[in-house]
Amino acid sequence: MPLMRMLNRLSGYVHWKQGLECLGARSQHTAAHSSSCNYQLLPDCLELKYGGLVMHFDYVWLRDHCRSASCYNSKTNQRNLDTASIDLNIRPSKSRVDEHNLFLTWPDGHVTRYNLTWLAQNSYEGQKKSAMQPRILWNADIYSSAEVPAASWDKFMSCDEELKNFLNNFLLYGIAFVEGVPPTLEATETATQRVSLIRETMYGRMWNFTSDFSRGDTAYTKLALDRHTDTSYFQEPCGIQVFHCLRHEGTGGRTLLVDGFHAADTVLQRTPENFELLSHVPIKHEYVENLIEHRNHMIGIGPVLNVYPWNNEVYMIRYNNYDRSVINTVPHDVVRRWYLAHRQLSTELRRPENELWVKLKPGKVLFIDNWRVLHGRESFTGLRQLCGCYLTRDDVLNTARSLGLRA
Ligand SMILES: C[N+](C)(C)CCCC[C@H](N)C(=O)O
Ligand SMILES: O=C(O)CCC(=O)C(=O)O
Ligand SMILES: [Fe+2]
Repeated sequence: MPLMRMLNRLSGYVHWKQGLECLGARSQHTAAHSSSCNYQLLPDCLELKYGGLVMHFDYVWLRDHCRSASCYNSKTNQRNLDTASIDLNIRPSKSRVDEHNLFLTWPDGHVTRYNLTWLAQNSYEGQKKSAMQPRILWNADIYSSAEVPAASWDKFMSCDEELKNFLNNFLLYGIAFVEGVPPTLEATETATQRVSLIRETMYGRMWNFTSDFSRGDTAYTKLALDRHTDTSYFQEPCGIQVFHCLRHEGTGGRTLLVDGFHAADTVLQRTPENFELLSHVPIKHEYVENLIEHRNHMIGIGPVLNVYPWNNEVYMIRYNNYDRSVINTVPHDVVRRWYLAHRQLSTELRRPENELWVKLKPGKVLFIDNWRVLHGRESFTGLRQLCGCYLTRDDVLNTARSLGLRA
């Protein structure tokens, strides 16, 4: 739920006025209130009650976040104030509120005005309650019944609204399709560049691969591939993967998609201690390629689940059992518990109801959030040619934000 809607809803239930009167009577500290808010200067922080939230702000934080013209350049959105020169024992000498703002006067006479809504949105307590990224966690049923429309190539290339809808779906579900794309590498590249910069890797910029074992990896065979995320062996795994099947004359070769965040959420709800292990135990992934043409050695270290510590929201899953390397970063008893946690997550990822199977066809380009949705493939026969690329996550999110989406 968006924060402001949540605040509005909560504020209906709380009788601040009552709370205020007791507060004023008992408090030793400076306390004050206006119709919609009240606050008090506690010894180590300012406590603010506003819009149904009780928030605490450190005094150095408050001084550091002054948005006055001398402290902050609103043309560049950059801080001017030298944070390291703030007295770490600073406290305001005067304070007051009006309907929308809190005003603090600092010992040197400088006045800071804080918009109350801004404070609520930027408080720790507010962040704790709101998701960084609104998402719809899915299994095969949920995704299919949502009937998420694919973008159509012409509109996608010419109309910002179509791009915005496409990105909105991508942000909500972690996958999105563009249909009617000419079945060429060039058109695929054009489509991806509408969204983001391409992230070049040791596989190249745009790749076009088949089962010729031209690289030392199972992807370049006809074998089935179990669900996984790619480039788990990078310190920062690639954010988005794009697939376009240009040709397949044969059988099998369907693509498997699984929402990793849905599986992680089930683990969190049922067995929080397993979620804790998966989000804290550092795991190594490694890519060692020893061909005459290609020699590569990549190592990426990080937990299976990367979470924001303030709200336990998962922002990246790194799951690739093929490329997972030796575990030597934790003692044996933790290893044992980690395997248990890994088993539970794998069980969730493998539930047939969580599997979305699609057959990629020429013309249909698939964008996968490689930090969230796992992919795999069925074994196949015949000639199968897949092209695509990786995208820079920052640039995808940047495009989404520039179109007014929350990302
Ligand atoms: C997509 N492309 C064929 C270029 C690369 C495949 C990389 C495969 C690797 N095992 C991984 O999961 O990262
Ligand atoms: O062949 C496929 O469908 C996908 C193979 C794969 O996992 C990859 O290229 O990353
Ligand atoms: Fe892959």
